[in-house]
Amino acid sequence: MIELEAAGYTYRGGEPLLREMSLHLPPGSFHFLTGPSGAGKSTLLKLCYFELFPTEGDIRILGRSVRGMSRDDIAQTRRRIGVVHQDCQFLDHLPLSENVALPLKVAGKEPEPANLRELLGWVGLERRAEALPPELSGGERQRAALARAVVMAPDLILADEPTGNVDWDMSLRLLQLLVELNRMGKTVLVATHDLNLIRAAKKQVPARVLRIAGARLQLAGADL
Ligand SMILES: Nc1ncnc2c1ncn2[C@@H]1O[C@H](COP(=O)(O)OP(=O)(O)OP(=O)(O)O)[C@@H](O)[C@H]1O
Repeated sequence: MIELEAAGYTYRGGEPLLREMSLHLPPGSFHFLTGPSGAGKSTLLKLCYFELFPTEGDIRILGRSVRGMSRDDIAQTRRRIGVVHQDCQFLDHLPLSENVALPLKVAGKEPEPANLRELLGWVGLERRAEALPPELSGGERQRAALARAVVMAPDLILADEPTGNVDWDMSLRLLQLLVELNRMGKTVLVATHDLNLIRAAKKQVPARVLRIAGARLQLAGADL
């Protein structure tokens, strides 16, 4: 699903941030990505959804090398990836239901109202469909961001600190949704600082933990 082949990334004018990262995330797997603040977790996720391109090595996503892909290829592949952004990135003037349906509209598809209602029900937001993003709580925003990430039925879900601004009960609720998606066969990669979240997940799914340290990617030990 995601293969890194000695991939690296350096922001323009900076020191190398990510170096010689090799990794294979098989379809249907659940991985966490952890590491200190500023280690490059968000950057690595951005490489996995074509927001950025590796400055060294190669990345293959859904079987396609990011090198030499046309804009159309990127757009097609991107539709099979659901992203939960760290800051949710909603359009504040549109109600929640329209924000969640936005990826469909962008792809030229008309959202099916019953499907949209079912999706909002799945994240427990059926009664908030008409609310504007600034009216939502942190936990509601995170659940809405997850609903929007899966509205296109992606094969791969990338979540950047999806429990960043919520309490522990809400973190567990969000984790439950990610676990359900994984049990449906989706490949899941979650960047998080929260080691308790990782421990809670490991009781439910055979999640593996990747850690960025000193610009390199390591597989964390079973103790985590
Ligand atoms: N567009 C950019 N241009 C230059 N440097 C950047 C850019 N985006 C991020 N960086 C730098 O790259 C480093 C890694 O940032 P990144 O957001 O990937 O880390 P992170 O591990 O996700 O951090 P956090 O846990 O705090 O979210 C940081 O030093 C950051 O300042």
